[in-house]
Amino acid sequence: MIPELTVTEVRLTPVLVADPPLLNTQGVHQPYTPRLIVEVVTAGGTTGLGETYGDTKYLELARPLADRLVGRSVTDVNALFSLDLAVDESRVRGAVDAGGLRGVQSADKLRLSVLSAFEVACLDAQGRALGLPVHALLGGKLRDSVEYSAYLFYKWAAHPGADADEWGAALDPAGVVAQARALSERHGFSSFKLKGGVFAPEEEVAAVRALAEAFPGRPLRLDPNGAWSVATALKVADELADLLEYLEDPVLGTDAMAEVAARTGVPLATNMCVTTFGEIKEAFGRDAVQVVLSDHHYWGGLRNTGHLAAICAAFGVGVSMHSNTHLGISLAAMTQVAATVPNLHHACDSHYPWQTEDILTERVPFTAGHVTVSDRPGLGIDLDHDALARLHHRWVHDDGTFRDRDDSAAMRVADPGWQIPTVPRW
Ligand SMILES: O=C([O-])C(=O)C[C@H](O)[C@@H](O)C(=O)[O-]
Ligand SMILES: [Mg+2]
Repeated sequence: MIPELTVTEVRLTPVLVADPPLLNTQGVHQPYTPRLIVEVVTAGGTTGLGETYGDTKYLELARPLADRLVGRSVTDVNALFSLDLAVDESRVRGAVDAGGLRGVQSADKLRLSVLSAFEVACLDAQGRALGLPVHALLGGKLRDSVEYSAYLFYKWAAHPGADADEWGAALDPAGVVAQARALSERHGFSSFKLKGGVFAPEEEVAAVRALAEAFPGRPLRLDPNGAWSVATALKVADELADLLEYLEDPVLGTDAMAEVAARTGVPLATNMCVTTFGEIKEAFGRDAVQVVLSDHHYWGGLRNTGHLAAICAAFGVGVSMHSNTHLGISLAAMTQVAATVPNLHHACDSHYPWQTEDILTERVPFTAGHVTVSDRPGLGIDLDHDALARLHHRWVHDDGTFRDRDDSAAMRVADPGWQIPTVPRW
């Protein structure tokens, strides 16, 4: 073991990050969302960065993991994944939190979601110590930039009781098109994904048609997070067949996805039906999904993302990338791994344009809708310690309202009778 690469300290910093009132089928984003920042410090004085979900159940696992990492080498990543990390099953059993937008909830997925931040931090530390970018540690980049799509949301102009944000409301086709224009003017995006499952399907179909008219020929996606019945999904697929790059999780579960896939020519993408390695065999065997949205957080890191992409390639299934609210560490990590995936033929999702706050000294910029793949050591980013302290201070002083993401609770602030709708909703 190279002594300089030994982990001497792991710092865990939960933060609350400002989030706009973005609507989805479960409710609306809260004004602040929790994230966890992981810093892995080595004997040689290098610090690697990682980021993952910051809700209580992730923090509970991160603490024992951090303790067990001390004394190991940052190159010992495989061993990290074989650590016997006890997960409290009650944390995932019957869970209906915002994780419900990300498919099955299991103890293993929870464990992988925490491990991923440590894996990224260890790779960042290795890269910094060796003077190599993370993509080099993953076998080298295949492209110099990674394309992202504009992630469009129905949204309110403001959180209840707050002033309007810089984006304004988007509650109809004109609002969605205005939002798409604003995002594309700022960041140069040329493909668009609309988060659906919020309004009746006819309204969302009208919004996609309006986008097609405003941006002729551009790739468009619609994602109702499984809110539709098979019949509704087929109707929408039929109506939008000529306009959609793919339809994302129109229905819930492999059976329903397979049924829709068998009866439409529109490719089905998913970050709900296939979110673990265990779900691949059945879904691919039944041709239930044509594109998998990888996500290094819950698939268990950057190396697992590569394994997933290889399996997709073997089965002729496409690869794209899913995103939840995240900061620049995760965007840098997504970009590093995306650069190494040969069969990434779709623009990746990213919530990052919605995050006005970050904990980096410089934001990761989009240029013509792309993020340049950094060749600097590690992830190629630097932590702004003051910004981290500010967002952590907010977490410390929160009374618990925002420490666990709860889109339905946020919706109840405006609509006290709101409950997460049962699916299919339409
Ligand atoms: O299905 C998806 O693409 C997502 O789950 C992305 C996000 O979770 C999004 O729906 C959100 O945060 O409201
Ligand atoms: Mg989705």
